[in-house]
Amino acid sequence: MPGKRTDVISWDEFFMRVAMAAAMRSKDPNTQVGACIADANHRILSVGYNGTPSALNDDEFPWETADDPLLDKHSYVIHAEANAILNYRGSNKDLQGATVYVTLFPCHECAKTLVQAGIGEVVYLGDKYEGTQDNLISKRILDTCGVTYRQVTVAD
Ligand SMILES: O=c1[nH]c(=O)n([C@H]2C[C@H](O)[C@@H](COP(=O)(O)O)O2)cc1CO
Ligand SMILES: [Zn+2]
Repeated sequence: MPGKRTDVISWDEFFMRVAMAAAMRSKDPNTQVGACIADANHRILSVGYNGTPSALNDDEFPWETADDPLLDKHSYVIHAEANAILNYRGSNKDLQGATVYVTLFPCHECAKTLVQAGIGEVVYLGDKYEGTQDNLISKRILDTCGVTYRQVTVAD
Protein backbone atom coordinates (compact mmCIF):
# COMPACT_ATOMS: atom_id res chain seq x y z
CA MET A 1 0.00 0.00 0.00
CA PRO A 2 1.55 3.32 -0.99
CA GLY A 3 1.74 5.94 1.77
CA LYS A 4 -0.66 8.85 1.65
CA ARG A 5 0.49 12.32 0.63
CA THR A 6 1.30 14.43 3.67
CA ASP A 7 2.58 17.66 2.09
CA VAL A 8 -0.93 18.92 1.34
CA ILE A 9 -1.79 22.60 1.75
CA SER A 10 -3.43 23.64 5.01
CA TRP A 11 -7.08 24.66 5.25
CA ASP A 12 -5.93 28.24 5.83
CA GLU A 13 -3.94 28.18 2.62
CA PHE A 14 -6.74 26.47 0.72
CA PHE A 15 -9.39 29.04 1.68
CA MET A 16 -7.01 31.94 1.15
CA ARG A 17 -6.17 30.65 -2.31
CA VAL A 18 -9.91 30.55 -3.07
CA ALA A 19 -10.10 34.19 -1.94
CA MET A 20 -7.08 34.99 -4.12
CA ALA A 21 -8.74 33.35 -7.12
CA ALA A 22 -11.89 35.41 -6.49
CA ALA A 23 -9.78 38.59 -6.38
CA MET A 24 -8.55 37.76 -9.89
CA ARG A 25 -12.13 38.40 -11.10
CA SER A 26 -12.03 42.01 -9.91
CA LYS A 27 -12.08 44.76 -12.55
CA ASP A 28 -10.55 47.28 -10.16
CA PRO A 29 -7.21 48.34 -11.70
CA ASN A 30 -5.71 49.38 -8.36
CA THR A 31 -6.89 46.98 -5.66
CA GLN A 32 -8.34 43.51 -6.23
CA VAL A 33 -9.89 41.94 -3.15
CA GLY A 34 -11.28 38.43 -2.67
CA ALA A 35 -13.18 36.93 0.26
CA CYS A 36 -14.07 33.34 1.09
CA ILE A 37 -16.30 32.40 4.03
CA ALA A 38 -15.74 28.95 5.53
CA ASP A 39 -17.36 27.17 8.45
CA ALA A 40 -15.84 25.08 11.23
CA ASN A 41 -16.42 21.93 9.16
CA HIS A 42 -14.16 23.31 6.43
CA ARG A 43 -17.05 23.92 4.09
CA ILE A 44 -17.04 26.96 1.84
CA LEU A 45 -20.19 28.97 2.47
CA SER A 46 -19.61 31.81 0.04
CA VAL A 47 -17.12 33.74 -2.07
CA GLY A 48 -17.01 37.34 -3.27
CA TYR A 49 -14.78 39.99 -4.81
CA ASN A 50 -14.95 43.75 -5.17
CA GLY A 51 -17.11 44.85 -8.05
CA THR A 52 -20.11 46.88 -9.05
CA PRO A 53 -23.63 45.50 -8.53
CA SER A 54 -24.26 43.00 -11.33
CA ALA A 55 -27.17 45.05 -12.69
CA LEU A 56 -24.84 47.98 -13.20
CA ASN A 57 -22.80 47.93 -16.41
CA ASP A 58 -19.24 48.36 -15.19
CA ASP A 59 -18.13 49.66 -18.59
CA GLU A 60 -20.26 52.74 -17.99
CA PHE A 61 -18.93 53.53 -14.54
CA PRO A 62 -15.54 54.83 -13.48
CA TRP A 63 -12.71 52.66 -12.25
CA GLU A 64 -10.64 55.69 -11.21
CA THR A 65 -10.44 57.51 -7.93
CA ALA A 66 -11.76 61.07 -8.21
CA ASP A 67 -12.54 63.98 -5.89
CA ASP A 68 -16.04 64.15 -7.36
CA PRO A 69 -17.99 61.23 -5.82
CA LEU A 70 -19.99 60.90 -9.03
CA LEU A 71 -16.77 60.05 -10.88
CA ASP A 72 -15.17 58.00 -8.12
CA LYS A 73 -15.12 54.19 -8.31
CA HIS A 74 -15.58 53.90 -4.54
CA SER A 75 -19.14 55.20 -4.95
CA TYR A 76 -20.14 52.20 -7.08
CA VAL A 77 -18.14 49.22 -5.86
CA ILE A 78 -19.41 46.61 -3.41
CA HIS A 79 -16.57 45.33 -1.27
CA ALA A 80 -15.48 41.70 -1.47
CA GLU A 81 -16.57 40.88 2.09
CA ALA A 82 -20.01 42.40 1.56
CA ASN A 83 -20.39 40.49 -1.71
CA ALA A 84 -19.43 37.24 0.00
CA ILE A 85 -22.18 37.80 2.58
CA LEU A 86 -24.69 38.89 -0.06
CA ASN A 87 -23.85 35.89 -2.26
CA TYR A 88 -24.59 33.45 0.54
CA ARG A 89 -27.82 31.59 -0.18
CA GLY A 90 -28.09 29.47 2.98
CA SER A 91 -29.47 30.18 6.42
CA ASN A 92 -28.02 33.22 8.15
CA LYS A 93 -27.37 31.16 11.24
CA ASP A 94 -24.73 29.20 9.33
CA LEU A 95 -22.62 32.36 9.23
CA GLN A 96 -22.52 32.51 13.04
CA GLY A 97 -18.94 31.91 14.09
CA ALA A 98 -17.76 31.35 10.53
CA THR A 99 -14.35 32.50 9.32
CA VAL A 100 -13.83 34.97 6.51
CA TYR A 101 -10.62 34.73 4.50
CA VAL A 102 -9.81 38.05 2.87
CA THR A 103 -6.89 39.13 0.73
CA LEU A 104 -7.00 42.62 2.28
CA PHE A 105 -7.82 43.61 5.86
CA PRO A 106 -11.49 44.66 5.93
CA CYS A 107 -12.40 48.34 5.95
CA HIS A 108 -14.50 49.64 8.83
CA GLU A 109 -17.75 49.35 6.85
CA CYS A 110 -17.02 45.70 6.12
CA ALA A 111 -15.98 45.16 9.75
CA LYS A 112 -19.44 46.32 10.86
CA THR A 113 -21.14 44.15 8.27
CA LEU A 114 -19.08 41.07 9.17
CA VAL A 115 -19.78 41.54 12.87
CA GLN A 116 -23.50 41.91 12.27
CA ALA A 117 -23.54 38.82 10.04
CA GLY A 118 -22.07 36.83 12.93
CA ILE A 119 -18.60 36.19 11.49
CA GLY A 120 -16.30 35.10 14.32
CA GLU A 121 -12.86 35.31 12.77
CA VAL A 122 -11.05 37.25 10.07
CA VAL A 123 -8.02 35.74 8.38
CA TYR A 124 -6.25 38.19 6.13
CA LEU A 125 -3.34 38.30 3.71
CA GLY A 126 -2.42 41.97 3.23
CA ASP A 127 -2.97 45.06 5.33
CA LYS A 128 -1.81 47.81 3.01
CA TYR A 129 -3.93 50.45 4.74
CA GLU A 130 -2.53 49.57 8.18
CA GLY A 131 -2.43 52.58 10.48
CA THR A 132 -4.94 54.65 8.52
CA GLN A 133 -7.93 56.03 10.39
CA ASP A 134 -10.28 53.62 8.61
CA ASN A 135 -8.05 50.67 9.50
CA LEU A 136 -7.88 51.70 13.17
CA ILE A 137 -11.67 52.04 13.33
CA SER A 138 -12.03 48.64 11.72
CA LYS A 139 -9.75 47.02 14.30
CA ARG A 140 -11.55 48.83 17.11
CA ILE A 141 -14.88 47.44 15.90
CA LEU A 142 -13.53 43.89 15.59
CA ASP A 143 -11.76 44.06 18.96
CA THR A 144 -14.81 45.43 20.74
CA CYS A 145 -17.12 42.86 19.21
CA GLY A 146 -14.84 39.93 19.97
CA VAL A 147 -14.04 39.08 16.38
CA THR A 148 -10.49 37.74 16.23
CA TYR A 149 -8.17 38.40 13.32
CA ARG A 150 -4.87 36.94 12.24
CA GLN A 151 -2.59 37.30 9.25
CA VAL A 152 -1.41 34.39 7.13
CA THR A 153 1.12 34.16 4.35
CA VAL A 154 0.81 32.15 1.17
CA ALA A 155 3.83 31.16 -0.90
CA ASP A 156 4.07 32.52 -4.46
O1 LIG B 1 -12.18 46.02 2.82
C1 LIG B 1 -12.09 46.29 1.60
N1 LIG B 1 -12.71 45.48 0.70
C2 LIG B 1 -12.75 45.77 -0.65
O2 LIG B 1 -13.32 45.03 -1.45
N2 LIG B 1 -12.12 46.94 -1.06
C3 LIG B 1 -12.14 47.30 -2.46
C4 LIG B 1 -12.93 48.55 -2.80
C5 LIG B 1 -12.19 49.09 -3.98
O3 LIG B 1 -12.64 48.45 -5.19
C6 LIG B 1 -10.76 48.68 -3.71
C7 LIG B 1 -9.94 49.75 -2.99
O4 LIG B 1 -9.40 50.59 -3.96
P1 LIG B 1 -8.25 51.61 -3.62
O5 LIG B 1 -7.16 50.81 -2.92
O6 LIG B 1 -7.85 52.16 -4.95
O7 LIG B 1 -8.86 52.65 -2.69
O8 LIG B 1 -10.82 47.54 -2.87
C8 LIG B 1 -11.49 47.75 -0.19
C9 LIG B 1 -11.41 47.48 1.12
C10 LIG B 1 -10.69 48.39 2.04
O9 LIG B 1 -9.80 47.75 2.86
ZN1 LIG C 1 -14.82 47.04 2.95
